[in-house]
Amino acid sequence: MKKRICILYTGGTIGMMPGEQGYAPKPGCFAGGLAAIPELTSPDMPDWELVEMDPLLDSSNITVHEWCAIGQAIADRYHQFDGFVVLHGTDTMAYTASALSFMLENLDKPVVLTGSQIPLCQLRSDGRDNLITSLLIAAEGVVNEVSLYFGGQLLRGNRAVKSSADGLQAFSSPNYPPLATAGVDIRYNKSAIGAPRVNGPLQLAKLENVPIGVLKVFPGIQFELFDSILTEKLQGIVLETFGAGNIPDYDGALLPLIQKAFAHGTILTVCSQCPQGAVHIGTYATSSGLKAAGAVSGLDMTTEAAVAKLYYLFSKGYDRDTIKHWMEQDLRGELTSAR
Ligand SMILES: NC(=O)C[C@H](N)C(=O)O
Repeated sequence: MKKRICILYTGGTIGMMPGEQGYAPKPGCFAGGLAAIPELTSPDMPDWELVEMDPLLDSSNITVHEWCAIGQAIADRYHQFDGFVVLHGTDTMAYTASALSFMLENLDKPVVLTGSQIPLCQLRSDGRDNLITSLLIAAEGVVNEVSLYFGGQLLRGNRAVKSSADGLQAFSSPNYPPLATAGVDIRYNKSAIGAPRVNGPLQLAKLENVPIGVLKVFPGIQFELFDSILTEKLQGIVLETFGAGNIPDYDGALLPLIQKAFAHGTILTVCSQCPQGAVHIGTYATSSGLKAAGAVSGLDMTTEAAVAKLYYLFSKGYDRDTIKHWMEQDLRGELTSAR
């Protein structure tokens, strides 16, 4: 029996058309774009059905609300299809992939996110291969988790980062090997593909728009300027630090801020500005203040995964100690556990 795959089109360059203000998605036009790709009706392709989200968005405009809508669209159709291909803009695709990996609890079918750098309506579009190969991967059913296919590589969704603004291999996964590579054949990397973490039927954990922030430190940062954002309202913050978790501590300016955050109960998650490697808080004196303030180590998580995980854990309604505990644990293959 042929596999059935649901294509969820959320917007993004893949289906965009040129307009007066630049490229933008046009409602109702994407089905016509797909009809112009003869390979999609080849007998070797799975059966597929297109679902167009409303509104269609440039992914820069995707919010927690759209993550919930995409998750709901998958949950509503979960039993009718063997897998899902989510067509999405590249700019925030890694965030959405991370969010879906947490939201879709007990997932045991493929959910592949893809898109393109050049619209399908253009001659040199990379969207054709990205779509066709994603459909084949979703139908093969080898990778039953949230993944991201782009430019010949299948990556774990919550390990992916957009690393090129204009290259056709726009994504990388600096801390985890590709789950598959698509050259002449699609080769799966069995040792990198996780065993499904299934403990019952699929559950959709909807996310709330929890007030969180991301702060990147830089040489000369004047921490007092950030004092006003560290209010009781801010529930969590991802701190993008230097190297293995280091922050400038000149003038003792940061410590009072961290202590203030700590007193407010804000969860400080320490990630690294280095794409590769992990955070080890306390290795250097410059990270000792973070340790003393009870910061959580993001280990080798991407900022995208850390942001999505904070939304997820807060939305589950856990208390702060539980959230801190789970931030450092591997829930969906998003981090390498500390040894
Ligand atoms: N290549 C793309 O899809 C970029 C576009 N701005 C988006 O993220 O929706």
